[in-house]
Formats: sequence, structure tokens, C-alpha cells
Amino acid sequence: MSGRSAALQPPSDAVTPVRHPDAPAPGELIGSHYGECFGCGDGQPHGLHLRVRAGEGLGITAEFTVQPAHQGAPGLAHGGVLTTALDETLGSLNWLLRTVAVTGRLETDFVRPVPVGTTLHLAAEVTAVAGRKIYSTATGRIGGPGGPVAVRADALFIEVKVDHFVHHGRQEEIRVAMNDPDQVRRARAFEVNP
Ligand SMILES: CCCCCCCCCCCC(=O)SCCNC(=O)CCNC(=O)[C@H](O)C(C)(C)COP(=O)(O)OP(=O)(O)OC[C@H]1O[C@@H](n2cnc3c(N)ncnc32)[C@H](O)[C@@H]1OP(=O)(O)O
Repeated sequence: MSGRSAALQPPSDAVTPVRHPDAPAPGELIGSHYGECFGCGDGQPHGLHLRVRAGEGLGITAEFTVQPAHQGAPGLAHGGVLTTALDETLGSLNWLLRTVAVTGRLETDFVRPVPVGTTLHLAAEVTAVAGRKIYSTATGRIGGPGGPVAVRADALFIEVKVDHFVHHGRQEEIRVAMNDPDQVRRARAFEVNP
């Protein structure tokens, strides 16, 4: 059974957003937004190491291979880890809009078990925007990009300023990030919208 809650239904005044002219080109590999991110960073040994590519229009694709460290039941991916993969893929849609947004709500359907060693082929797209609210949807398929759906999610992201992270993050990590020119460059890439 699946179905979105009312909070994930775009309001009547929602619009279809436009891909930002400076968005990564279709097919371009999008680097990690933060090296210590559990979803996409290289600095987390047990992280997902998600690899994300810009797609056409308002879409994005990603791949994640389930490792032994990601188990819930024996030999199967933990549901929370699969949700993280969906969340990270949906979060990467920020790059297409050049907007900084965080997950407000995320609803996941688990359709098929995902064994360790499986590569999850993820695809996500923005469906609507209403003010600061960004509506999006994602699927994770197994056996190939056209294989059966194993997980799917609908999400509501909320646009925030970069200050959100500076204000709420632990100072230790914030200081390191702000002293890292690569990290500052990645943050500035999002700050093109007023
Ligand atoms: C450097 C580059 C890094 C780039 C970083 C990219 C990171 C990507 C990582 C993957 C994504 C993540 O996991 S992000 C991490 C997980 N998420 C978080 O930590 C977010 C924690 N929550 C919050 O900080 C806050 O609740 C916010 C920012 C989401 C919203 O607070 P706010 O800014 O005060 O806004 P607020 O007025 O409450 O809400 C604005 C509108 O959204 C609606 N709204 C808000 N939350 C919800 C909700 N859960 N469900 C339904 N609707 C909601 C409100 O009703 C309102 O609608 P209306 O009245 O306007 O109609």
C-alpha cells in the first residue's frame, strides 16, 4: 500500500520550477556537498558513498551499493539506510535549482527487500515548488536502472539560507568547513538565488 499524506500534496498555487541555468549539465557527476556527509562524503568509512549525476530537466540519478555495514536483517539493507539513500538523492536536487533546502518531511515505501551487494539505482525529480516548499519524489530500483522498484519516497524540502547550517551546526565542524576553501566554494555555489 502506498499514498502520500496531505502535507506532501502541492497546494493549488504551486508551480513547476525551472532548472537553473548554472545547474550541472545532464550526465555530469555531481560531487559531494560535504566530505563528511554520511550519504555522499568520502570521509565516512561506513557511509553510502552515493554517486549522483544530473539528469535532464529537473531530474537526477544516483547509485549506491549496499555494504555489510548497512545491514538490518542478516544479509539485507537496513530500511533507515535505504531512506538515507533516498533522502540524499532528493537533497541533491538542490543542485538543479541552485537552492539550499533541507528535508522537512520524507515518506518512504519499502516495496522489496534489498540484499547486501545490491546496487540501488536511484532517480529523483522535483515536482513542484510553492514559496520555500519544494516537492519531490524518488525511486530506488534493483537489477539495473530499469529494474523493479524496491523503494520509493515523496518528500517536502524547505528552502533555508546557508546560515541555517552555521547557526545550528556544532562549532567544531563548522570551523573546519569554513576553513576549507573547497567547502566554501561548494556553499557559495548555492547562494546565487536571492
Ligand atoms: C552548504 C550547502 C549545504 C547543502 C546541504 C544539503 C544537505 C542535504 C542532505 C540531505 C537532506 C537532509 O537530510 S537535511 C537534514 C534533515 N532535516 C533537518 O534537519 C531539518 C530540521 N527542520 C528544520 O530545521 C525546520 O523545521 C525547517 C527549516 C525545515 C522549517 O523551519 P522554518 O524555516 O521555521 O519554516 P516553517 O515556517 O516552519 O515552515 C515553512 C513552510 O514549510 C512547512 N513545513 C515545514 N516543515 C514541515 C513538515 N515537516 N511537514 C510539512 N510541512 C512543513 C510549513 O508548514 C510552512 O508552510 P507554509 O506556512 O509556508 O505554507
